[in-house]
Amino acid sequence: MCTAATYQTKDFYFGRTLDYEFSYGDQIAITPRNYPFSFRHAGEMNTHYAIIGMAHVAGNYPLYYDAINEKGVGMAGLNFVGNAAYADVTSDRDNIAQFEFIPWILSQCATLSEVRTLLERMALVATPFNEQFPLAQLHWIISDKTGSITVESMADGLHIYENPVGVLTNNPPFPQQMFQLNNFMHLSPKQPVNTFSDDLALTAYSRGMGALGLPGDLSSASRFVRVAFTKMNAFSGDSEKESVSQFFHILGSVDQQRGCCEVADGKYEITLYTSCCNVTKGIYYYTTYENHQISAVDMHRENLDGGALICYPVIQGEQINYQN
Ligand SMILES: C[C@H](CCC(=O)NCCS(=O)(=O)O)[C@H]1CC[C@H]2[C@@H]3CC[C@@H]4C[C@H](O)CC[C@]4(C)[C@H]3C[C@H](O)[C@]12C
Repeated sequence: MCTAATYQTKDFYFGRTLDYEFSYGDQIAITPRNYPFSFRHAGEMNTHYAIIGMAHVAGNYPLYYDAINEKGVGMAGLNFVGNAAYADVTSDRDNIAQFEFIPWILSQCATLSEVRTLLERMALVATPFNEQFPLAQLHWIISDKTGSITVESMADGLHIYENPVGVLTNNPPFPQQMFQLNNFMHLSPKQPVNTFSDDLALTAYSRGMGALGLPGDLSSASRFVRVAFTKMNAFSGDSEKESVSQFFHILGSVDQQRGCCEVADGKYEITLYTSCCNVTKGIYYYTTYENHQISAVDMHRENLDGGALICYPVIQGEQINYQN
């Protein structure tokens, strides 16, 4: 499972949790402006916007899971197993292989409105990266400070949905996730009052009862509601530290602890990493399951006019601050 969310304070933030039972081997990868992209069906692109994100780098190619560009657009791929279906190559579209989708959008779109325009003539096609990587079944959230959209390529075509809540998890398809929120419209961060019956002396005997009924389990549908409630009600100061801290707390609401989600005998899905990008400033913050200290890579500390990928390893292992 995975969860993605956006958050706006003074700056715009975008990030995700990546939940799985093993890691593909990830790095924080910066693609500078002159790294040549060679799209399988859409030609060469020798210069473009710079990108930073989490990727598996294979044969010098950044297979991004989530990333942002220098202009303020963020994008993440999340599992959409059983529902994702990719198209065949046709001559009347920009045919973009599923693994090229993040580079295709982030390399040339400065705003969400440019993304919408580009998507009008795009098809996501089933060309695999190589035999080693079977096609991942994904759907995507794409955001800038003005809003978010969800992109789902299914057997009946490419769906582009407005995403007014700015979160995404996994199955079911996005319209069902949004519809389900109707069932929780009575939840509130405020204390409830007794509307059950005037004849009963019911009281709010504990704090936090306004959200009683918010689902607590790890299913994708439950995480969608939980992170939506948390994000929509989240409140923080707008400094960088307060915003980043609050963002990790929002995604902390859907954190997966080892042992609670068994996917095979003795195999557990966990939150491998959590990311928080300051999209405005081009900074990629992250924590991992084994490292709660926030680490960061700032794209603007690199020469973004280069032509070679710049990669940083994911720092693992708890960093404990002993006080004596
Ligand atoms: C496993 C992850 C999703 C985690 C998730 O959502 N778990 C929920 C389970 S559940 O749905 O709730 O049951 C996804 C998210 C992004 C993916 C990579 C995208 C680039 C590339 C695309 C190629 O085609 C295949 C290899 C490739 C490296 C991909 C590997 C893997 O697929 C990644 C890491």
